Amino acid sequence: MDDLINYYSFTKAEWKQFYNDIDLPLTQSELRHIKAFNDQISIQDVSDIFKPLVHMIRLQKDNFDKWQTTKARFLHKKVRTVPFIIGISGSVAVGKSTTARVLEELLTNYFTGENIKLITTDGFLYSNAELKKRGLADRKGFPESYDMAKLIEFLNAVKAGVSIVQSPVYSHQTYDIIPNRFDIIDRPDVLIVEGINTLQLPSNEQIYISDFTDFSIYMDADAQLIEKWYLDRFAKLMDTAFQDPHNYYYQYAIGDRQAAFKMARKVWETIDLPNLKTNILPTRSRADMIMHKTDHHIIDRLYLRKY
Ligand SMILES: Nc1ncnc2c1ncn2[C@@H]1O[C@H](COP(=O)(O)OP(=O)(O)OP(=O)(O)O)[C@@H](O)[C@H]1O
Ligand SMILES: CC(C)(CO)[C@@H](O)C(=O)NCCC(=O)O
Repeated sequence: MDDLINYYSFTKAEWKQFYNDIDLPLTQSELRHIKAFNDQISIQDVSDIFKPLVHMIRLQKDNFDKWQTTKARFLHKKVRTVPFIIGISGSVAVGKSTTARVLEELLTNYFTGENIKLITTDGFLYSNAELKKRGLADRKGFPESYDMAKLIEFLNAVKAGVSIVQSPVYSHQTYDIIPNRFDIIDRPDVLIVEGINTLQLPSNEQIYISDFTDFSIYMDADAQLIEKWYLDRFAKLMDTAFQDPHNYYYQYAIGDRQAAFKMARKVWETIDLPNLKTNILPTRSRADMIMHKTDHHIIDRLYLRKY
């Protein structure tokens, strides 16, 4: 990693120095919200990593807004707010959605009066029926399992300032797209887009997802550690969400525990790990920032693109 010539590399101790002059306290309500969706998360990490990050994104967004205004005036176009889009990428189970929610929470609090929205690209997966038809039932998460054209159309509409844009919804409960259910995105100031494919290049498109993102983060960790997190999460879900008779994994939750874990390990080894190696990890060097995590999800190193 250190051989990437176009990145600055920082330890956490170095990174947190960049914003230690002005205090940005975490409010009690922020702490409560963060702990409510993940009680394992290190609040020290949130403070050390995310305070400088939020400040840096503020500076970048201010520049972005100024340039959008200057460009509109130059082109004799109406000045309008153009949404700033943040992409978060990385392996299945590396912690993208947790990071995205922390960022959403902090931006909502510190970008006063601005509308911050979060979506996941899971909603742009083809339905299970369609995946089956295409022979992709065991390739969920691979580039070809997403309707990339639809995702790009969505991002283009959001950027263009369309007032009501629909983002389809995926359910981990049913393990499928929920028919006719959408999140409504209505001209946000910041849109966070979280998903394994946010840095990927669709093979049959002229345009890339990254053409629409203004800042991108890749969550990085050793594959063996991610497998552990995948299985830890599976264990937790076996005792909670999977206990619901409507859950896709209900039969496993009430059946033999060893058989369930054997199945989960197989899914990791035959789907998510190959996808990480072939399609996700190769996109790491396109990110503006790489966050490297170690044991217990602690972020130990950050890489920031120089140019
Ligand atoms: N900072 C953190 N501290 C403690 N646990 C974490 C942290 N980040 C993620 N986790 C845990 O790791 C597991 C994976 O995290 P998460 O669900 O956010 O990953 P993801 O990359 O969004 O996964 P997927 O692609 O499957 O949606 C979860 O059990 C989550 O609770
Ligand atoms: C929906 C995705 C692709 C990404 O979040 C992932 O969670 C997934 O379902 N992967 C397929 C294999 C598995 O069940 O882990």
